Amino acid sequence: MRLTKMHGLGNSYLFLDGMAGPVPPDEVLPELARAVSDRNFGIGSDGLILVLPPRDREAQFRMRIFNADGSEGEMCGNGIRCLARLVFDRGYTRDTEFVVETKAGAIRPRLHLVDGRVEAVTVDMGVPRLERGAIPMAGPATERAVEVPLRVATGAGSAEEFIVTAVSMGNPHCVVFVDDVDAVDLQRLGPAFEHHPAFPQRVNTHFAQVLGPSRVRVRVWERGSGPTLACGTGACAVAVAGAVTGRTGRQVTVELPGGPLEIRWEEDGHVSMTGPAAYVAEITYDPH
Ligand SMILES: N[C@@H](CCC[C@H](N)C(=O)O)C(=O)O
Repeated sequence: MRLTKMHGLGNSYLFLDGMAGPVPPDEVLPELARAVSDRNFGIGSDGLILVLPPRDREAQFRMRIFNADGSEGEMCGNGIRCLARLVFDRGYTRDTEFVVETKAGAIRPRLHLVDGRVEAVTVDMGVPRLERGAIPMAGPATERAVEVPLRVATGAGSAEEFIVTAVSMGNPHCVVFVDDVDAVDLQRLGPAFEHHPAFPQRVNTHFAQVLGPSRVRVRVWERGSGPTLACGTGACAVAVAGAVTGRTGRQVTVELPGGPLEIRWEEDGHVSMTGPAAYVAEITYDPH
């Protein structure tokens, strides 16, 4: 099986090209994702992404993303930038703007070319929804405070209360603003948030330290993949949470461990994300 390893700011995925030929059946995909993502017994990645022909007539491509634990996510911001570069480089489109069908709806990447090479990708990530944990709020995100207290079991019978903002970018995110992001015990808190009963679909969690009205530092615990160097949908969720709580403006550089993403919450309610997409390797996966 041919796989392409790519990353967006160190958030790495193995891409299976379903434009070039058939892909394995649905029932084997979770196990395939777990196997290839394994950093010791597999290739090593944060998950597996399938590049597929669209089902929807409006779209040119379809993306499916599986986390490292085999669970399927609705969307992947870093992954879709990589997918956009890959389909262009393989000649599946000559357009620099196109529509990708995802489980979070139609997503629109736009390529930035320099001398014919994809240098960066801006993605219209759609309209966020503010939520209160398991209880979605009606209507699109609005400019009002949506911070809610959340009691989180932090081990050995103890619990701590955090003030959180839950944002859906098609996939679920929980944003926690902190004074010092380096002081956060991600290994302990990440799983406690991910499996909190307030989030029956589990959740991606982002600890965010505001450095200024247009700069935020973030550490990420991803649903199904654990700590990652960056999360594109998460960076959008952080920017939305920053803006609705009055901590930031609507244009924010989100500094992740793997590097920065530029996020803008447009006046029309859509969130745009700009960042890089890089190749790592072409791989023949042949376990035996
Ligand atoms: N890394 C991604 C998000 C991948 C899916 C996520 N773990 C989920 O289950 O929702 C990104 O860049 O957005």
